[in-house]
Amino acid sequence: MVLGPVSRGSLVGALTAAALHVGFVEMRKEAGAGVDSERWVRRTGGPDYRDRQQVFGFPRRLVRAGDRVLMVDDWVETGATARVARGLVEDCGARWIGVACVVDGLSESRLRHELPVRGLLDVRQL
Ligand SMILES: O=P(O)(O)OC[C@H]1O[C@H](OP(=O)(O)OP(=O)(O)O)[C@H](O)[C@@H]1O
Ligand SMILES: Nc1ncnc2[nH]cnc12
Repeated sequence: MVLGPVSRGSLVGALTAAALHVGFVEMRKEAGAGVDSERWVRRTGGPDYRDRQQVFGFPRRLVRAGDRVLMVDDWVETGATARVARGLVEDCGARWIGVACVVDGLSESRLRHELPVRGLLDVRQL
């Protein structure tokens, strides 16, 4: 399945999931107490490229043990969003594949291998 962080990741992630005929889960920000009774998995990420430490999460039932999860986003910079996504996926007992993004703007190149990240464009090409 594809996991897309709000808000631009929701757009490119949903399109990617539709093209691959796989499921899509949106990873929300400020994932505090919801209005419904659903159980959520939550983690605090960051600091990200704007020095924010935000709470991310999604409803627990959407990602099951054994699912293979690819994060799709428009841009990766510090990797903070990707790291928190990986933690949430692992909290669910699912398998983290990595990140597919449009722009690879990683500030630390070792993360390209560690996360791992595959980008369509390198930020230096823009
Ligand atoms: O690698 P990082 O430092 O974590 O940065 C990458 C994240 O930041 C941007 O989202 P942003 O938080 O700006 O949200 P938006 O899509 O709602 O504008 C981008 O779309 C990624 O999700
Ligand atoms: N979407 C984006 N645009 C510009 N810089 C960014 N850094 C991280 N995400 C970005």
